[in-house]
Amino acid sequence: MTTAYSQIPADSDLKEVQFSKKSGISSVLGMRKDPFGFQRKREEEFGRISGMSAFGKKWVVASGAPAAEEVLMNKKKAFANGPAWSYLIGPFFNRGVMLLDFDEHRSHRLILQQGFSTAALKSYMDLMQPMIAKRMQDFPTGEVLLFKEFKALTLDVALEVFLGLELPKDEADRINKAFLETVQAGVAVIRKPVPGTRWWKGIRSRKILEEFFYSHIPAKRATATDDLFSVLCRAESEEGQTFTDEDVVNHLIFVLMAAHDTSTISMTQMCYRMAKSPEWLTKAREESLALGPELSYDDLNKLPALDAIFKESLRMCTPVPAHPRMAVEDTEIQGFFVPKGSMVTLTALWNHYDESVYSDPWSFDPDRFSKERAEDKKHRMAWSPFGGGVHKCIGLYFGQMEIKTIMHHLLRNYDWSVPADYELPMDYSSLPIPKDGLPVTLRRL
Ligand code: HEM
Repeated sequence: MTTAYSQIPADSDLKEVQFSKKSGISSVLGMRKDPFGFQRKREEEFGRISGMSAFGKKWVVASGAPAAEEVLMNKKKAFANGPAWSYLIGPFFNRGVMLLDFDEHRSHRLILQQGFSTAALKSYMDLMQPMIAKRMQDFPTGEVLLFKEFKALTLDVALEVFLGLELPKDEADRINKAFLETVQAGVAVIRKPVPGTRWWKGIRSRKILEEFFYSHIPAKRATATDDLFSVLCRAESEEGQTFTDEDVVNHLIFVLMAAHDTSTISMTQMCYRMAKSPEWLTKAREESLALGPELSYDDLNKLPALDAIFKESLRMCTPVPAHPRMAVEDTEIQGFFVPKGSMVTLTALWNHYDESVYSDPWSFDPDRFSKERAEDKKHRMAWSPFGGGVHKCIGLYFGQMEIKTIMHHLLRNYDWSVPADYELPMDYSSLPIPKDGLPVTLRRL
């Protein structure tokens, strides 16, 4: 059952978006259960640009690489991040760079960029390499929930590389807890601060994080160190702009969140795919063994099999499955009229299964990224796990550096497997995570 999403202006030759009359709850439950089947059915019924209710709002759902390009490149400046992302995660990640728009976003991003320059990345690599090497030596063996282990490891890396603080255990636990509660709040079902709920805990924890970061700012401003916290206290754009204390705190909290689950999900997917296709695990291990234990920044591009596994794993399960925006003026997507005020979302997860782009998209085939086949180059947005346009992930090189360093140590020192008939059960209620934590049998080599 459909209805028109909105009235088209009389003088317009744009097409009308068809809007599904399904209730928001039934759409959200359908998406969570099977996002692929849900979107396929919608496209068969309404086409690639369609309307639906979800999370208490009406949304224009735009699927396919051309629509993604139009919205993300945003040539007419018709789409804004802030009002859309704030609706979902605003109270917890207030004034993070992804929630800013246009000139304000540009000026903040230029300063933030100083924390992600090649020189900065190299110094993070120096901080992270020995720490990861040591932690991987003590990695548990036997029946291991990989997702859980990766989460703990990446959180420790974040504390060291982003914050550069040596905290007593109690304090580290308190901050870890506050951070996890802040992250979890974004996907709360009850979206009001009812005591005891995720939303309420998220707001309480955001306050704890703010107080914690503010208390360390004077010391961070006084002495330069290599961590992101210190870099942001000193960062200056070419135009001479710097961050206030408030900016530093807002950006740090956002970056911690943006880096954490995305990297953990990527590594979990890579390990799962390698366990299911052990020939790729062997190829990646041979590369890592050839390089020696310590991975340098320049070694990162000497791991072609691992790189292809990374790309294919992120194609098959992209950690950020949708990109929400709001239309800030009457506009269009692929010739469909989209009125001012519309919430819009791109179907990033589904776009990576487009049969007109990828051959046999449901099979794990890292060779599709080879120079000869280059399926991902068929369209600018054919492979877009990091988004595109001005909000493209600022941490994409940092993320790959951390993920490849951890994988390098895992491959050199351990083997892992899953039963032949095992299929990873996924929870798609927010970012896609494994319902069972990915249990593997891990043994030391
Ligand atoms: C494999 C890991 C990662 C994936 C798949 C990923 C994905 C994304 C995506 C899709 C966006 C854009 C969202 C949108 O336009 O609506 C984004 C933005 C962002 N990411 Fe990542 N990310 C990853 C790792 C990281 C890491 C490690 C960091 C920081 C160290 C980071 C920091 C950010 C920031 C700050 C933004 C906002 C940029 C802006 O709005 O200008 N990400 N990420």
